[in-house]
Amino acid sequence: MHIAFQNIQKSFGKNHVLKDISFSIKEGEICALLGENGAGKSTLMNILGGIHRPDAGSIYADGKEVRFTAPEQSIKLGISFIHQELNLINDLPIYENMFLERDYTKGFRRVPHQEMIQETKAIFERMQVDLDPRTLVKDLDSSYKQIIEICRAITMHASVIIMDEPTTSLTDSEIERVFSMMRHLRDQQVSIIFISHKLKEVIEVCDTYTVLRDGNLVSQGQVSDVTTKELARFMVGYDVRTDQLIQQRERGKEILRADKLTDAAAFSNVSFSVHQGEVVGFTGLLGDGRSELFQSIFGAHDISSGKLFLYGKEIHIHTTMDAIKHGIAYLPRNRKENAIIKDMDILENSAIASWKRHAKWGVIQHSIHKEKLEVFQKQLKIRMTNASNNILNLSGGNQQKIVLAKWLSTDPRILILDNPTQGVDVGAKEDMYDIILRLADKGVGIIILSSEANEILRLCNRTYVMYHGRLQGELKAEDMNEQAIMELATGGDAFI
Ligand SMILES: Nc1ncnc2c1ncn2[C@@H]1O[C@H](COP(=O)(O)OP(=O)(O)OP(=O)(O)O)[C@@H](O)[C@H]1O
Repeated sequence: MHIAFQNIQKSFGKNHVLKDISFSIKEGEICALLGENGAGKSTLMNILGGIHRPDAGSIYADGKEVRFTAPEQSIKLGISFIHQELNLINDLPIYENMFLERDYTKGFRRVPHQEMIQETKAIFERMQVDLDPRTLVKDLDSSYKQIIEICRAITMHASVIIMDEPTTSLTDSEIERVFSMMRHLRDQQVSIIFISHKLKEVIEVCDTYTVLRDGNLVSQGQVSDVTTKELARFMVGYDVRTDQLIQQRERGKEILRADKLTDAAAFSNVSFSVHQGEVVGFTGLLGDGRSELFQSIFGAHDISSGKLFLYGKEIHIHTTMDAIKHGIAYLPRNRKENAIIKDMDILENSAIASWKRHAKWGVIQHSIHKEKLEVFQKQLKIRMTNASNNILNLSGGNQQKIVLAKWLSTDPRILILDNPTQGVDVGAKEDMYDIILRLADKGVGIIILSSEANEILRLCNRTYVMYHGRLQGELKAEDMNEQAIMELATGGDAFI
């Protein structure tokens, strides 16, 4: 389907988000929609998806003007939206989630479970997804959830698919699988709008690009004519650095040491240490157990055996509050489910982890938290109008920055960052890296969990590579490269 936007405008209160946007996507084209956090990409796509209505301007589908007043109308026309924040029902099995937006009842309202299971199996086979359709969604890792959303869009035979950062929590092999699906869909004349901050991926899979900045369309063209560096400049308006950031510091005292940590299901026999001023990576492929390991260290789950030491003294963490008291902060990987509190405003979300710390006579000191948020807003360039607005009014990348602010305001001794730059634009990523390095300078021990090799290679003094819940190897900065990491991550000869 050929989609054209003409002179689209949209404001939220005084926030003029889309100023006058006109561009089109051809049938069978993969178009990258790019821009800084808060540039208006999701808002524009929410208009196409029937979630928001434009204040002015029109949308044309195959030359005919369409005006959506509800998402169902957009879906009915063949537009499928895979949101940044996944929309699956955790308590339903995969196969029922696959049919959520369709009327799957048959005569006498019979629900054809077996047929749904078979259809789900068939699409999984095509996509090489190794999952039982009867598995409950709540038992899946977030990257599998993302894959299910993509499979769902495919089963709906959409002619336009909007993918809002579909690869944020996927590993390289899964990303490749998604890309080959996208190419396959393109061959079948499906149009795809691909929103991403990962510019290498844009170059790899997209045909055209459109860049928004401050609500205006600032650049568009063929991807084959540009480099990632140029795209980054179009997005933020200046050249974004790409150099190595590793800083050699004197290794301080050991802060955290894990000795043979084991949890029957997710990880076993994991021993490691982190010293003051170190930036230590943990990487691997899906199912490597790194998130589960650090969730357990942070007190979200019990550890069945092994010991944990803080400054040489054994500690016992049973709850996340215990972990916070010990100066451990953990930014989790799945923002929507584990990091933001949707019923709270921006200020509350940024402060909740340090409420207790600053409370006087048990009363929350909002003024202190407000001041802190103002500092972080400047440092992290958080785009927001009012701290008392609901967190969901922020763009995805800006929500992520609030989550980081929340943990920074606890003044941690150990800062664990799980996929910290998910949804964060190229410029803001560098701001985050600067903050991480400054904290390391001050003696904080930083642990970065990431499947982005480039993030590990640019930032970490050393990295541990995990494979099926075990530490497969440790690489020092001078030995780190993508190949060495990949070898260990796929089960290559262990050394630790
Ligand atoms: N429902 C809403 N109510 C009020 N403001 C909103 C709402 N949705 C978005 N905004 C504002 O609109 C602006 C654009 O947000 P949008 O989500 O479109 O950005 P984006 O380009 O998708 O960013 P990101 O890369 O971070 O996802 C932001 O300033 C955001 O705060």
